[in-house]
Amino acid sequence: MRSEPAVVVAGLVKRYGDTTAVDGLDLTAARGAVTAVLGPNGAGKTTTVETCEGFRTADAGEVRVLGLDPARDGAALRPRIGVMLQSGGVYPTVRAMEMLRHTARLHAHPLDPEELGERLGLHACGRTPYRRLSGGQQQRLALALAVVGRPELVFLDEPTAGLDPQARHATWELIRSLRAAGVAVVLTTHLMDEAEDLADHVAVVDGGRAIAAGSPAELCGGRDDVLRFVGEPGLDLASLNAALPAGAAAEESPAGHYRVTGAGGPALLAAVTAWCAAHDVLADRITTRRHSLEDIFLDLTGRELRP
Ligand SMILES: Nc1ncnc2c1ncn2[C@@H]1O[C@H](COP(=O)(O)OP(=O)(O)OP(=O)(O)O)[C@@H](O)[C@H]1O
Repeated sequence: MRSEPAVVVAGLVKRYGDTTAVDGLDLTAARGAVTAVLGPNGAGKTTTVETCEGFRTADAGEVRVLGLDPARDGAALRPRIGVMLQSGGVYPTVRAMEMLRHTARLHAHPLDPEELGERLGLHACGRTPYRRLSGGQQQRLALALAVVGRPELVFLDEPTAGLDPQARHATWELIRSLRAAGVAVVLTTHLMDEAEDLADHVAVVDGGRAIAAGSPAELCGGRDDVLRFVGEPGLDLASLNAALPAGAAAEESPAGHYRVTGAGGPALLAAVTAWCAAHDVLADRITTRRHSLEDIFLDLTGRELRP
């Protein structure tokens, strides 16, 4: 049915020996939308995506991709989905554009490989064998290979990791144009600004479960304002806190970077700048904004490094 979501994952469990990589995860990705799956290292994102792609089988739970079961209906599904892997999948000696043209020919209604190669800057290295391409060039080729067959759904695992700013922008533009053409895009990323700018829907995964989901605005909304500034490390926070409106609080993390949260908007800003003036503190780079997706992510998943 065209109206059902592109991906529905319900109660997915996947174990590797004693490790439970995915532990009852739920995820929905709509058609014609970009869904970003976020989570700390080892959260279970890649395992979940690989199960949706049909590369892994679930130990429990249900996975439906374009209405099909990827473990059972792989042959029917493969021509309809595009997969960008973090590495590999290309013969080391094949030339970049040859591989793209060849892959295009395997599909019934491919995108024009020349235009796509142009768009992702692959022509300049088009005659270079895969193994001699730089990491970023291999990444761009992997993206081109994932989308050249005009899939209905594309899975992109950290599509912009390690790309230079130009290639990152080209990738974002391509993802936006895929969405405009009605393609469902499911991507994993560690770049919170990428998810905030690009995604219609965000799922935050931690410990093998989805711990939050919604649009970036839904996830970031309904929270207090955040004011940030940079100053000398070790300012007297007790004194600053005493000067703030009721309910507001200041913290320093990392050293010299101050974050003041609380309702109050202009009154909060006035209180902070008045305190700075009274204490001869030159606050640098003052910004006021609502919580960013990164704030929400760190609130949800904690600030400690993952093993
Ligand atoms: N093939 C495997 N064999 C054994 N354990 C694995 C395997 N693949 C993943 N794991 C483990 O499963 C857990 C989830 O890994 P996964 O790669 O799905 O996380 P991730 O969220 O994609 O992480 P990252 O952000 O680092 O890519 C981790 O504890 C990882 O060590």
